[in-house]
Amino acid sequence: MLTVRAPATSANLGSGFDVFGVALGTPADVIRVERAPETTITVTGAGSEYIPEDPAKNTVGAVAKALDAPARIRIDKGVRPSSGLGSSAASAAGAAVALNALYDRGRSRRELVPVAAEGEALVSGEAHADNVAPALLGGFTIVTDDGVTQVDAAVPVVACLPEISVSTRDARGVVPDSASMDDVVDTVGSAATLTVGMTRDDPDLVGSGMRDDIVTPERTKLIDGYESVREAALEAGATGVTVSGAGPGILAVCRRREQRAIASAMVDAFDAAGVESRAYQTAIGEGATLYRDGS
Ligand SMILES: Nc1ncnc2c1ncn2[C@@H]1O[C@H](COP(=O)(O)OP(=O)(O)OP(=O)(O)O)[C@@H](O)[C@H]1O
Ligand SMILES: N[C@@H](CCO)C(=O)O
Repeated sequence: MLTVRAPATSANLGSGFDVFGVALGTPADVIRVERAPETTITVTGAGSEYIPEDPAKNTVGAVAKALDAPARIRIDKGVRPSSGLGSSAASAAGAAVALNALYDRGRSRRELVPVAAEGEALVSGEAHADNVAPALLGGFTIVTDDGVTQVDAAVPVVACLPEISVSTRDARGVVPDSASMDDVVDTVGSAATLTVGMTRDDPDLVGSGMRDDIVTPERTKLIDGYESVREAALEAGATGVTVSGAGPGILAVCRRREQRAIASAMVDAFDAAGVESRAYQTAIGEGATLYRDGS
């Protein structure tokens, strides 16, 4: 049996829609695999009641098929589905690493990115890789048609998850078809600033580079309490706040010393808006970790 811990991820970071992603220290899915004649899946943990065990409908089933690696797969969900923290991608990336090792397929982590993205295609209709890339490679990733660029980064963040669901499919439905040149210029400036910030582990540059006036404003309308939570986080010291992935999770970038205050401020602001929530005080971290038997 092989076990993989596959991290939550946060895609977009505002200015990098469908391009940027980061791996988070917590939460994470744990995937266990054993060789079997046919793929079977069991799911336990956070939100497991909403996740199909049919291999034709689960992201790990798509990965097993793509690697021609049938297995008994057990998923213990730490990343709640439809949260904006790359739940479907965590399982897909974890299964890709585990099954690649189980069947000695010899694929590199980079080569596993399109394999894990097959799982994303199953649930959202598109094989976007901005969650699976950081889940596999760790740190900060930039996904384009030409491939993936990765840098290690260790910036503190708070990821606040409200007890509401927004499916990626629905959140993609509100993405505008076009943007003004002014907004495009502003977003390019933000994205460039954020990228430099990641290479320097600089929360100020990363936070100020998260601004996006094209996609994010449409998505915040799907999240009850978003504006008050954002303001509360900024007042408590966050250097930048945006929607995590397709939402409803909200990501705040910060310095370590303000992290705890920001987490409480975000949970309190959601509470005042009548929404229960949970905040993870974590940091940009490592990609999926493989544990062999007994290790
Ligand atoms: N192994 C899996 N883990 C989680 N969700 C899964 C899995 N397999 C299938 N799904 C389905 O995928 C959907 C959740 O994926 P979705 O992309 O909407 O959320 P997310 O991965 O948390 O968000 P985001 O990509 O915005 O960070 C749910 O409908 C869920 O049933
Ligand atoms: N880039 C994707 C991430 C969600 O899976 C989106 O925002 O729709």
